[in-house]
Formats: sequence, C-alpha cells, structure tokens
Amino acid sequence: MEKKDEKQYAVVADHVSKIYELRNKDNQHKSANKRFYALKDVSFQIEKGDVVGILGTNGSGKSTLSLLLSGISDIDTGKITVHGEQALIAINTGLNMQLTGLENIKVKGALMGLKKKEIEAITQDVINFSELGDFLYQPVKKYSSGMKSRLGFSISLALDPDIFIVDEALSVGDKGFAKKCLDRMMQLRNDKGKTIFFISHSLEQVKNFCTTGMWIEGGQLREIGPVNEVAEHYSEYVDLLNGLKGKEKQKFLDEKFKKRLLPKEEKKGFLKKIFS
Ligand SMILES: Nc1ncnc2c1ncn2[C@@H]1O[C@H](COP(=O)(O)OP(=O)(O)OP(=O)(O)O)[C@@H](O)[C@H]1O
Repeated sequence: MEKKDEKQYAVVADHVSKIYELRNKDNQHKSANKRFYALKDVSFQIEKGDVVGILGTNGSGKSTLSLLLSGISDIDTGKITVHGEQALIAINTGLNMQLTGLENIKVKGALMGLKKKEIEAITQDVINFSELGDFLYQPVKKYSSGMKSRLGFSISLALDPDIFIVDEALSVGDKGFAKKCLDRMMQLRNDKGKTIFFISHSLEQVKNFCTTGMWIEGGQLREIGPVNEVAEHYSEYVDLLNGLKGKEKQKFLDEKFKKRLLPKEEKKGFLKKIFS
C-alpha cells in the first residue's frame, strides 16, 4: 500500500492510552484505588476533510477521546499529532462558569491569540448564531445545558478551526438549533473541506452526516472504516447487548470492565513512573 505523506492527515493517533483512577468506596486511601483504561492503545489516521462519526456504548471512551483530541485532557501514553489549527470542542467543556457568555468569548479569543478587532468580529458571530440575546450578559452557571451548548458551539464555529469536534452538543440543544448546527457543519464540510469529529448516539445522524465511522468499545478501537459498514456492525452489537438479560448481561458487562483494569504489575510500574 502506498504510504501517505503525514501532512495529508489531519490527525494521527499513535498507541494512545488514558488512565483514570476509580475511587474505592470502602477505602479512602489513595493507593487502594483502582486504575483503569478510559482508552487503551488506540491508533488511527484521519485524512483532511474526513467527517468521522464516533460510535460506542455509554462509557466506552468517546468523550475521553474528544478531550484528548482537543488538548483539554492530557494523554498518559502514546501520541496524537494534529496537522492544522488546534482542534476545538463544541461543548461546554472549557467554558468558565463564573464568567458571562460574552466574557467567555473574549477569553477563548485571547487564548487563541486573536487581536482585539478579531475578537470583536467573533463576538458578533456568536451573538448572531447563538441567539442567546441578553443571556450573554449572565454568568454561564445560570445557563441551561442547551444554552451552554449553544454558546460552546457558536464560539467554536466563530473561531473557525481546521478540525472541529462536536461532542454531543446537538443532543442537548433543541431541534431547531440542532438543525441549524448540522446545516452549518454540512456547509463547512462541503465548502471548506474541514475535518470533523462527530459524537452522537443517533446512528441516523452519523450515517447521514459522516464519511468514516470509528467505533470505540470498552476503551479500545473496535473498528474504523466506511461509515455504513461500521454503523451496521455497531448496530448488531447493540442488538446483541440488548438481547442479554439480567445476570447474563451483568456478567458480560463485568467481564468487559475487568479487561479495562490495569494488571497489578502494570499498576506498580505506572505508580513508579509517576513518583520517580
Ligand atoms: N474525569 C474522570 N475521572 C475518572 N473516570 C472518568 C473521568 N471521565 C470519564 N471517566 C470514565 O472513563 C470512561 C469513559 O468515559 P467517556 O465519558 O469517555 O465515555 P463515553 O463513551 O463518552 O460515554 P457516554 O456515551 O456515556 O457519554 C467511563 O467509564 C467514565 O466513567
């Protein structure tokens, strides 16, 4: 197979893992906590202009991946290379709850290194697209989840990144706003060839909108490929899971969870690494 120039890729993930700590309910002592893989050894290459639908059941690691892609969360092992302007995430992660909507726009703009005039321009874009009106003068902590999503999405759009990550922003917004966002993203995809990562529990939305499907299950990359194929396999898996009942289902989920725990020797190694 012909080897592609690295630069053709928008994102290259190379053996990426993210480990979280699980609190032990009986023992508050930190060293007794279990460590588990939110993501384990995930590798993929996404070409520029690709629209990637990330699929996976609850807790499989989709949001964790979006946080790593956008640089909000740190990777524990492996590497993600992003070619293009820093990916942005279109959800309320990264919004400061104490600041007003308008102040949040300014802070984001300043963090992106924009000049005063550019910040004024994006502020106007956000006012127009979000339709939040006077709520933009209120602290974000007083927003509903749909309003936070309107603000987060509108800021990300206005900043016009090369890589765009939409993490369920559309599932909390109302239908009218979700349609407006999808239309705008279609336009970005068709006119500007942006690379888009789209997390949604709606298989129909993913199939209609995406070109590539990426199925994350139990923290691992289960399949990546043409969206219809991946969506079909994912759908079969969900049907299989739904077909399991009671104890049988619990056993299946417990086994799945166990595979994500760090083995004892690995746990020691990891602790040694962070304390040395
Ligand atoms: N900050 C955190 N600290 C500890 N564990 C976390 C943290 N964030 C996520 N997790 C755990 O990591 C795993 C993956 O979570 P993640 O939010 O990435 O899943 P998801 O696929 O987006 O799920 P959903 O479809 O339910 O939104 C879950 O078991 C979750 O409980």
